[in-house]
Order: sequence, then C-alpha cells, then structure tokens
Amino acid sequence: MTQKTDAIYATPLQDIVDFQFDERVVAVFPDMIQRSVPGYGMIVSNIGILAAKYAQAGSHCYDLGCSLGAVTLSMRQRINAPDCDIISVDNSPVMIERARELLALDSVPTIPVTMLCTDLQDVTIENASVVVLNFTLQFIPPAERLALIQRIHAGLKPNGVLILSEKIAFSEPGRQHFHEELHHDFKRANGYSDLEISQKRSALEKVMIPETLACHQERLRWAGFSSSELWFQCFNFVSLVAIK
Ligand SMILES: Nc1ncnc2c1ncn2[C@@H]1O[C@H](C[S@+](CC[C@H]([NH3+])C(=O)[O-])CC(=O)[O-])[C@@H](O)[C@H]1O
Ligand SMILES: O=C(O)C(=O)Cc1ccccc1
Repeated sequence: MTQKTDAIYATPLQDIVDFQFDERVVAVFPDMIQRSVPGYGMIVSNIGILAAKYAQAGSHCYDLGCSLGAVTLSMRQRINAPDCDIISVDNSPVMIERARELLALDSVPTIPVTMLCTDLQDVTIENASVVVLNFTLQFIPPAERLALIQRIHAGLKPNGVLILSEKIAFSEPGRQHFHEELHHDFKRANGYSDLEISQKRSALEKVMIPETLACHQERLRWAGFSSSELWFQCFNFVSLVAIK
C-alpha cells in the first residue's frame, strides 16, 4: 500500500485549530510521525527488543496511546514469554479503527491483542510486566501525569517496566534553542516547509506539553520506580525505561 504524504499544514490557514488525532491525521500518520520524530522507527523496533527482555509469563503488556499500533506490532513480533497478551488503547475512534485493520493484516498471529477505544485514564492496569507510553504522556494534562504514573507503577509486577518516550523541554534557554533548532532542521530535511513547521507548532502548543528530562525522572522516582534509564535520545526526543 502506498503511504499518503502529510500536507496538513502546507497551505496558509486562517485559523489554526488545536491539533487532534482525526481522520486527516490518521490518513497521513505513518508519514507524519516518521518525518517529525527523529529516531521513531528505531525507537519502535527497540521497544520490541525491550519488551522481549521484560515480558513475564502470564502477564499483560500495555500500549497506551497506541495510534496505529506500531509498538503493539513490534512487541507482538518479539515477545516470547508464554501466556502474555497485549492491551492497546487509544481514545481516537478513527485511529483505533485503522489500527484494527492493520493488525488484521499482520501475519504474525502469535500473542493475543485487544484494541480498546477508550481514554487510557479509564483502563485498569493490572498484572503488567511491560507498559509503554510512546509519545503519549505529552498529550495528558500535566496535572494528571503523576497519578497516571503512580497507577502504572501499582499495576506492574515486580521487575516490570514502563517504557516512556517523550519530546522534552530544557530549562536552560540556550539548550532549548539548540535542540529545537536541530529538530526543525530535521523536519526541513524531511521535506517540511517553514510554514508547515510553524503552523503545526501553533496547533500543538496547547495540547502537547513537553517537560524536562529531570521532571520525568523525578516523577518516576516519586511514583516508586527503583531506576530509570535513558536508552534513547536524539535532539529533544528521548525514551526511558523505568524498572519497578
Ligand atoms: N487520554 C488518552 N487516552 C488514550 N489515548 C490518548 C489519550 N490522549 C492521547 N491519546 C492518543 O495518543 C496518541 C499519541 S501519538 C502516539 C504514537 C504511538 N504510540 C506510536 O508509537 O506510533 C504521539 C504523536 O503523534 O506525537 C494518539 O493516537 C492519541 O489519540
Ligand atoms: O511534529 C512535531 O513537531 C512533533 O513534535 C511530533 C509530533 C508528531 C506527530 C504528531 C504530533 C506531534
């Protein structure tokens, strides 16, 4: 199947409305995320490797904010602990509908996958060995983040992990500028114009709120995780693995 190119912000828009995971975004999502998030493909495939290492027999693995299920498929391909299943959650109905179609096309029918269209805040996390928030926490209101991370910690088995990928902010203006500029250079190198970069940035301003790496690490510690390891960083995009 040919992949549709993201041109959502390519022409000047009168009103820039808040970014939403709607039909237009779903139609171009694989292209959009690949061209916007440095290292996205590498992060997704290595989450499969991490999940294989930490998945425990007879436990649940969660993909929270699964979008089209890229992480779900990566975990499903790699996990070989017996009697595991994957619970994938997204609150965008169009996203989950397309994710279910893509899952049905996947030819590795190993681990059972349940795809739920619901707010991840309403999902019970229990008997979990692996929980993934791959660029999802940044869309949860900051005031709700600690309670969510605490709930995930409580639902994990001993030695279970939370894999947390986020766009981050920097407290020093010079470092913020350095990483932001490089991210914009990355987007330009992937064919986005200055207009597209700036219009999308405005659309994301109120809905996607990055925090500093220190803030993420402190919250993980506060929630009870015994360690958190930065296993990926490219510019202002990171991924952490936190162990219970
Ligand atoms: N409260 C919520 N409940 C459930 N889903 C939510 C909520 N808020 C946002 N989402 C969902 O979280 C996803 C964030 S994208 C994740 C990429 C994916 N993990 C990937 O590895 O391809 C990140 C990005 O596009 O930058 C979207 O599909 C939202 O609908
Ligand atoms: O595009 C950006 O600038 C981002 O920060 C990443 C992103 C990727 C896909 C949807 C929303 C945000």
